Amino acid sequence: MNLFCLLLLTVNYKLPHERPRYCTMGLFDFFSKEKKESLDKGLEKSKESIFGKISRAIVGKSTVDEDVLDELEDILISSDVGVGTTVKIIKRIEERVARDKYTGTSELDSILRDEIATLLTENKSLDFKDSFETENLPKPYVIMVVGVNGAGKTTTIGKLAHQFTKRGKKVVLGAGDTFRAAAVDQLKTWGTRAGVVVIDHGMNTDPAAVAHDAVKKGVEMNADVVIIDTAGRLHTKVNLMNELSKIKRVMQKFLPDAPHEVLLVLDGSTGQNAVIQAREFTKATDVTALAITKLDGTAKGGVVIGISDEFKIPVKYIGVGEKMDDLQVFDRAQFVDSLFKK
Ligand SMILES: Nc1nc2c(ncn2[C@@H]2O[C@H](COP(=O)(O)OP(=O)(O)OP(=O)(O)O)[C@@H](O)[C@H]2O)c(=O)[nH]1
Repeated sequence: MNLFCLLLLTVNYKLPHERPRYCTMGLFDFFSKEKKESLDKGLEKSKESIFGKISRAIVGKSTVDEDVLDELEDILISSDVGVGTTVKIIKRIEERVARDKYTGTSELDSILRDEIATLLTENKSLDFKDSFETENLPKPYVIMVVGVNGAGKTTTIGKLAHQFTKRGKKVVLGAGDTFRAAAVDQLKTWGTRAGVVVIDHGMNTDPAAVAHDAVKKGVEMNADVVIIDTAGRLHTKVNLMNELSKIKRVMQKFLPDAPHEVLLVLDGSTGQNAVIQAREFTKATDVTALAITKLDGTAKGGVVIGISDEFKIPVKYIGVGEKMDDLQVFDRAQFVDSLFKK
């Protein structure tokens, strides 16, 4: 970032929240550098685990042969990439190696990175605009957040509220997880931190009524975004389906096209368990976007690759820490780069 941009950043307190009119490039370079550093740091454990296993697998081998590919297959599966996606990746590498029989093992890292990046970026149905920009979205844009208890739903909602308000957007939160003790209070704490309105009816009340009132408040306040928390009970698929459809039905009485987004929050540190939950929730409701949390502090970051490949639903956000700013808009190419670049 040049000195002129730095000066502007210092003198205009609004700049961190608003897109500056001048030297946009410099300022955004600065933000994306920070984002990349936090992503690199968040994925450290996953990366160490994958590269540690790859280095051990190629000891004493100079070319990528069938044995190396078999080992690589095991490594990717044990790194939570998932069987189906691993098979696709290995097939791609096999084809590449077949073209050049003497591919050196030292090139394996970069081949792996290229092939995974190509696999993920080829699927254009996973593309989406910067999810914190609301200009072209319905107003208020209603996000219903679903996921099992402890996946990081409430924290993700708090982080989202913070990211939106940082960009000058008006946000309303609905404390619809009326089942778990402390969930309402936790959401209120996040709401206060982010400086947004929180609609709550207390514990053991009807979540659909909370959703209705939050949407109503959002319309009255001319809010940009309304985010509704829900209880994460996966007791039976039918109950979950009924509960979520009721919440939708009731908010639609006030805003017929709500919710505009159903965001499923998955705990990335649970690896394949997150994949199972994604399958269950996508059967129970129309999930339109995914947020994968707790990728810091786990070696299971590979799960994001499998999920991005298996579900034709975009991973929109990833959680790489507990702080307000540790929720990132998911960038597939950048993610693969952070995970597989030595
Ligand atoms: N390290 C780390 N911790 C996270 C992240 N996201 C959430 N957490 C932590 O995960 C724990 C559970 O998060 P909650 O937001 O309470 O989970 P929840 O899904 O709302 O849980 P319920 O309210 O029970 O449904 C909290 O201690 C959070 O601080 C993340 O990206 N990284």
